[in-house]
Amino acid sequence: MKKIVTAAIILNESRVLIGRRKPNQALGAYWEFPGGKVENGESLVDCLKRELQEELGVNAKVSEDIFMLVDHTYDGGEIQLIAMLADIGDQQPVGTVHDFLAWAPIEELSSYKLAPADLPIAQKIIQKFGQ
Ligand SMILES: Nc1nc2c([nH]c(=O)n2[C@H]2C[C@H](O)[C@@H](COP(=O)(O)OP(=O)(O)OP(=O)(O)O)O2)c(=O)[nH]1
Repeated sequence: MKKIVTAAIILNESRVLIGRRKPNQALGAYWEFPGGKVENGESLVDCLKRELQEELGVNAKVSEDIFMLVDHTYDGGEIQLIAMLADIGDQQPVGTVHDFLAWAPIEELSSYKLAPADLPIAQKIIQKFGQ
């Protein structure tokens, strides 16, 4: 069954927050946007707020609007990745699941090894928020 996955676009001036998946995981050492799988009965916004609390220790405001929806098939199965803007104000994220967090300059987003499903999202971020 297709997994529904939420992903947060957290901007700070001209940077965007990304996390590196641990090398021993599926898609190991790929960078991604913080987020994760929707649980039974959960709304997209509630899912992303929960994931950001769990993964970064922040209380985020998540936009109701979908920034971009990407259907992608990996060897392990199909996902529908749903990216939404999120605002964490001046809270400092502290990573609990990624081995690194980075505030990537938007212009340099393409130089990170991003999870394949994230590539169209990164392109849209660069178009919309890049210089
Ligand atoms: N959180 C997040 N996941 C992403 C992104 N891009 C992308 O392909 N994914 C994939 C990786 C995982 O297969 C899935 C998210 O699952 P998860 O983060 O909740 O948990 P997981 O790695 O344990 O997933 P899994 O092994 O059960 O598939 O979506 C992204 O930008 N953010």
